[in-house]
Amino acid sequence: MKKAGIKIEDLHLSFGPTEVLKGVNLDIQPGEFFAFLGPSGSGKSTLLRSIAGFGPQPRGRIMIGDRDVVGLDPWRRNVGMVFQSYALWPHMSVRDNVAFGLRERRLPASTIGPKVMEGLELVGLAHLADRMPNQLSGGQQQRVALARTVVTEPTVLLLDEPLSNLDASLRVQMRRELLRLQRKLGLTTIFVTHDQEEANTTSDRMAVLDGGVIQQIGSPQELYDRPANLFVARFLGTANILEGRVESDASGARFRTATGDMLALPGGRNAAGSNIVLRPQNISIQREAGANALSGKVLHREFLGSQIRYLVAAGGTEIVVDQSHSAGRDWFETGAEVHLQANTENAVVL
Ligand SMILES: Nc1ncnc2c1ncn2[C@@H]1O[C@H](COP(=O)(O)OP(=O)(O)OP(=O)(O)O)[C@@H](O)[C@H]1O
Repeated sequence: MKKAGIKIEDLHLSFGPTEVLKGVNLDIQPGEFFAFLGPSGSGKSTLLRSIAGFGPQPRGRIMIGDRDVVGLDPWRRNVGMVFQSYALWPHMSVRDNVAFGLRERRLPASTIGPKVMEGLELVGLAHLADRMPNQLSGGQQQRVALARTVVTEPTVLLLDEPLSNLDASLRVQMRRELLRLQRKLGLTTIFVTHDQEEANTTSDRMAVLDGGVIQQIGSPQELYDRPANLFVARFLGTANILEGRVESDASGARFRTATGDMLALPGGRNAAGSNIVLRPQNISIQREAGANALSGKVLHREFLGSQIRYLVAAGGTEIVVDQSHSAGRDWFETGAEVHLQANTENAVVL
């Protein structure tokens, strides 16, 4: 199958007077699994649909391979799109649903038959070719929708929240299948989701959107470990954000919190900013005071099985701390005076 990269340059799109995409730039590599992640209304679907050729015409460039597709009709772009609602034809069998796009392209019947079976085999549904859509589970319907799209041999695959109609355990199974299929076909894929776990577990890289603006692009780990701003820090995982200021001198750099606690910033001499981001796993909770620790009081405690999650009032805010659980380990009661030892090795100052 042909692979194409996607390059987007300074893309603006408005619905009437409302600008929804405000200068998007993006470079997606051929064969990459790329996610658009962001809250509801951030512009993810609008951006995806503009690549497919749906919706108002944007300003800017959308290159698929070496072709600028802005202004081209959707069917001339050679993209395959799978929607949240599977949009299968209810009166057609699975086989006919998958054949639909090929018949529209006027391929000979002798080519269509084998291609349809190949597509159904790819998604593990060859044995259900003669079923009607209403005789399939949600996951099976979504697989048919995928097969129907990939048999048309698109150069890019666009997925708009394709798993959100499925229940939680099926979603996990389907996202693995989706990734396996994508790797097998090597298809450049964009996956729109508002679920960070879905984006983290599937994508090579992702773009986090807010307010029609890309906030950051990178691998899931890069975005989690090195968020570029407070929005990304908060949106990916749990972030404890303390306010204060960086102080540095010959002996090194420290972060002084609003409540006067001091946290060492190893290698942070040039850090600038008035917030420090600490992930829950980089804080440990203890009874004794110590260096690099914040004093606080336990507000709340939740038993999560492998971990105990504490909410602690400290450093002028409420801090989430995860303590790994093992039988017989000491618990801190609500109301207990505690100290939070911060591992600031990987802390991010923003
Ligand atoms: N047809 C339309 N007419 C007017 N405004 C629209 C239209 N479609 C989308 N919008 C607006 O554009 C903005 C972005 O919408 P979009 O659907 O792209 O967001 P999203 O990030 O995909 O959200 P969700 O996760 O809820 O689908 C929203 O403010 C939305 O109200």
